[in-house]
Amino acid sequence: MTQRSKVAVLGGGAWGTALAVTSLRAGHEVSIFARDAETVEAINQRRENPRYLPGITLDAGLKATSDVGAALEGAECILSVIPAQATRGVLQEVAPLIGADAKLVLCAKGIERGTGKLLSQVVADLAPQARVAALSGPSFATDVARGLPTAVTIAAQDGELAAELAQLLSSSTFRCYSSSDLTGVELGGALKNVLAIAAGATAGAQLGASAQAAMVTRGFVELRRVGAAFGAQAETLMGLSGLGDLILSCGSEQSRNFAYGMALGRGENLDGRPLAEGAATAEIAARIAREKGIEAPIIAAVDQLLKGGITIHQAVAALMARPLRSEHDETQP
Ligand SMILES: NC(=O)c1ccc[n+]([C@@H]2O[C@H](COP(=O)([O-])OP(=O)(O)OC[C@H]3O[C@@H](n4cnc5c(N)ncnc54)[C@H](O)[C@@H]3O)[C@@H](O)[C@H]2O)c1
Ligand SMILES: O=P(O)(O)OC[C@H](O)CO
Repeated sequence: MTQRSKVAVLGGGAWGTALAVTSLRAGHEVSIFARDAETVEAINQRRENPRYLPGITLDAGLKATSDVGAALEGAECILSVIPAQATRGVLQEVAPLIGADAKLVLCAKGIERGTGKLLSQVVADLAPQARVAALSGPSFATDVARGLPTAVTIAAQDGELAAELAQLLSSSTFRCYSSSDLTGVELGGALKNVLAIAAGATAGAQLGASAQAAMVTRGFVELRRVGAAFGAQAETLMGLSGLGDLILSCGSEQSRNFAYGMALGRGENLDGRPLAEGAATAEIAARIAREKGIEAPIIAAVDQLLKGGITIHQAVAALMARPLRSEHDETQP
């Protein structure tokens, strides 16, 4: 086991709570910052987070607070688990509290809608002193909180930092690989959410398992094209944080993005559904692809579908009518 450290978790939602539990199991002191008092009280008094992880009894020793300063005090490692679109707002507030040596691990999956920035770029704007990393890979919060095994990737430009964090956060049920391809890991996590919506929409419209597999496979081509344009390594996109998470999220209704897509494909009302990060990332991902001249028709179709500009049947008809080509004739970047 690694040396005991203090880990602070920003965000008392499903993933923040699951990562707090897994950090505790890795032998650390853990403090969760949750903004709502009921969540803090439920974690501290009843060892549960009924709003975000109903039915799961949390490990003893987990602490939560709505005082962000108290959560961060003395923390060597900070896990940022605030939804991607809210990350800037929270970091703006907490940046002065982040020490120069603090390791800041981004655990949300998305691209900032207004700026097109990856979350590590948002950190560079607001807390350039932080030693930034990203954690991503196939990992449903409920599975992780229940202690079911999985493996993820922790990436930092500084490969030694990534390896240190992988050591720090791994436990017998949570295996962390390290990588120095921060961009690749961030992009894989953000884009798989958009593709999970596409896969879910295909399933919701009952277009068949074959269509779903074709959608995911061609979607993965788009993910790799966008990744290549950003300088991501192909191996990263083929790994846990790319293909691994895509397989998970495009094949299970446990994925909120897939479930969101299913509702979209069935023509249901989408108001009030649980967080689906892909819905916020789709538009900016489609815009980035367009501006960089990257062919990404599935990502563009998800964007249009979400805006109500087309139906799933129109989207699929348009995809099927595209000019025929060699599967591997990649003239695209
Ligand atoms: N749930 C999962 O299985 C899972 C797994 C891996 C990654 N993720 C990623 O983790 C991120 C968070 O997802 P989640 O499942 O925890 O979402 P969630 O909806 O369960 O929880 C989000 C949490 O963020 C808090 N929050 C939102 N805006 C805030 C703000 N401005 N200030 C303070 N707190 C704020 C909410 O109060 C809530 O506690 C997402 O990017 C998601 O893609 C989720
Ligand atoms: O429920 P989703 O779709 O947000 O997916 C959760 C995780 O990202 C799966 O790895």
